[in-house]
Amino acid sequence: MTNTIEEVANQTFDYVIVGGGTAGLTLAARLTEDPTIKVVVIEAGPEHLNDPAILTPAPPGLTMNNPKYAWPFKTIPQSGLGDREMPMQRGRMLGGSSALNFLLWNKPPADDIYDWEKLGNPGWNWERFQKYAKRIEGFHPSSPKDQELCKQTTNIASHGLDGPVKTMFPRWVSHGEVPIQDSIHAAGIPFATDPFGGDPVGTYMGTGSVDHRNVARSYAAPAFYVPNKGRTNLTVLCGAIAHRIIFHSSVGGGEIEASGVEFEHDGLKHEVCARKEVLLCAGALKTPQILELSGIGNRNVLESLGIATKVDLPGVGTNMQEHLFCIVIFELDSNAKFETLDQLHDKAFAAKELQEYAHHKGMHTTVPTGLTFVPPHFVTRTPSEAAELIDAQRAKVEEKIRAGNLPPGLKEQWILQLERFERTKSGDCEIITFPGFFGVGEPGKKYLTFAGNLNSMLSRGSVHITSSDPNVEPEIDPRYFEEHFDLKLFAEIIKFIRRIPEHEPLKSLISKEVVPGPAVSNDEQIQDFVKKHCNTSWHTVSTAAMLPRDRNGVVDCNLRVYGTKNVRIADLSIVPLHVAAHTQSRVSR
Ligand SMILES: Cc1cc2nc3c(=O)[nH]c(=O)nc-3n(C[C@H](O)[C@H](O)[C@H](O)COP(=O)(O)OP(=O)(O)OC[C@H]3O[C@@H](n4cnc5c(N)ncnc54)[C@H](O)[C@@H]3O)c2cc1C
Repeated sequence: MTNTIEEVANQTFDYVIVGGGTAGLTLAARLTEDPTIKVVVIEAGPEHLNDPAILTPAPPGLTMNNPKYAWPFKTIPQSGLGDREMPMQRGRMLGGSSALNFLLWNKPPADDIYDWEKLGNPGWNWERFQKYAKRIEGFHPSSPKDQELCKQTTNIASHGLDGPVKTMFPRWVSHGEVPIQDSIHAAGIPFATDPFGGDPVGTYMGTGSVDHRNVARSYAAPAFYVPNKGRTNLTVLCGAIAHRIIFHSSVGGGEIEASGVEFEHDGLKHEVCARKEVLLCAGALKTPQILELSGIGNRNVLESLGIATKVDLPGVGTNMQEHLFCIVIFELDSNAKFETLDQLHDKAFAAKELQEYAHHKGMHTTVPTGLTFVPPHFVTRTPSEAAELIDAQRAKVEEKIRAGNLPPGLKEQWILQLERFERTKSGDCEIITFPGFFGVGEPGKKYLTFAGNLNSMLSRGSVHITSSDPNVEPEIDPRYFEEHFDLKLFAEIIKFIRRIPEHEPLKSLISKEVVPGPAVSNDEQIQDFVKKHCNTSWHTVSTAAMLPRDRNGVVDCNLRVYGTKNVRIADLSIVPLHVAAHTQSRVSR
């Protein structure tokens, strides 16, 4: 049981953490290792501990459209998507998005993390990232038989073995995954050698955040809260929505000092006091809202809403970066005898599988496992096509730099991104395989889904408040495909995926492509398909970026919000430049 309002309202703690999600609970566990430090976490959502809907790994995504578990955010209409609004669910419970994500656990290329250091953040390099990522991971290798059968090989030295977030290769793997990987290899992609050691380039079998002891989701609540809830210096309040940071009057040097947080609980307003610091961990879509409601942000945004500016920080809510995915689905031929998740649509089969799960076996234990990360020259028909695409974009970027109207900080990021596209060890183009129809296919048929992912987009979006009322959600505007290069590269990933079944062993196992299907053939049609059907990967970052202040930075390299003495941010808002990996393992410091 978490704590009561009486234990929090008007009480004083050393650190007040806003948001009991992936980052917030990690931080709370770390800070309270010192028994002299008193920490409170205020989380908007409920506890939901021991809930089978959260704990059962597969099929993924069942809780994300349910307001009992998720913030039902959506973007404003996106002109780059034909005015489509993109749903942007996020976890709203103890554990945050780690409680409803797709459980995929992987790591970025080392060079992507070195880019953070190059952007002006000394010490934010791969070695440090890997040290902390290993510290939180408790990897359990599979048996030698499974390693051989399912190609579940990995460099054990690149994993953490004793950390609280348990990871493992999926216990149930469709026998379709190995032929898929072999065909991807036959299409010219190498096998990745050390994907958890900073070199994910190639194709490999990935791991999930699943606890091998009960084959249940391992996420921030059981990993960081449950084992530490007996600590008398840790207080956690659920159902508490932070409105704004409260500040003392100015101190020397013009920096403002936080004294606590105003929040709402059961419809009533309260305050909690911070002796040392306020730590924002509300996620990349909500942290900017709390800053702006507190008077920290772009003066024009704040003053138009009648909010007095305490720190004029134009970077707040800008530089938003995303990952997108778009799916291609193939129908399997009747000679493909392996099982797929499509069979779970059959009620009798699903009931049998639930019984299997009670014994920690079967389809419900699985997570997406087939992963491929490559730079653009692997997905275009020839390397020179990629080079032409990148050169043309470089010329556009140079022209924009000359014109001198880019937002501060973007030039340096784009230059690094263009270098990334040409690196041999980058993972800007990703393919995830899913043994079944992602959605619902025709009854009795079996499918394979390939999700193409774009991991390094040049377009930048924003998230800003439009009201001084904390209960009005901020306006989310990712500005997808504002940079047309993103769409063109995405279309190349889709074209590559469509060519995979030209290669054995898949060639003999697939009967036809059903999504997008033969009517979508030329480049224009493929781009149009992507615009209509792409989806967020829910990996938003960088809305309060760790960058120099004159480059639209919001926090310094100690994560302290500029202009404040004692407000820090520790969620994914601070990522200065997106990386080619799913985001949960990055919330590790
Ligand atoms: C549907 C989905 C699928 C995903 N799949 C994967 C995957 O397979 N692999 C992977 O690596 N990553 C995945 N991700 C991404 C990953 O889970 C997130 O990037 C990561 O968990 C974010 O951590 P965070 O701490 O920044 O935010 P969160 O974990 O979202 O935590 C933010 C917390 O703050 C709380 N909060 C917000 N506002 C307030 C407020 N005003 N007052 C109090 N509390 C507040 C929220 O309720 C939440 O608990 C997925 C995400 C989603 C949504």
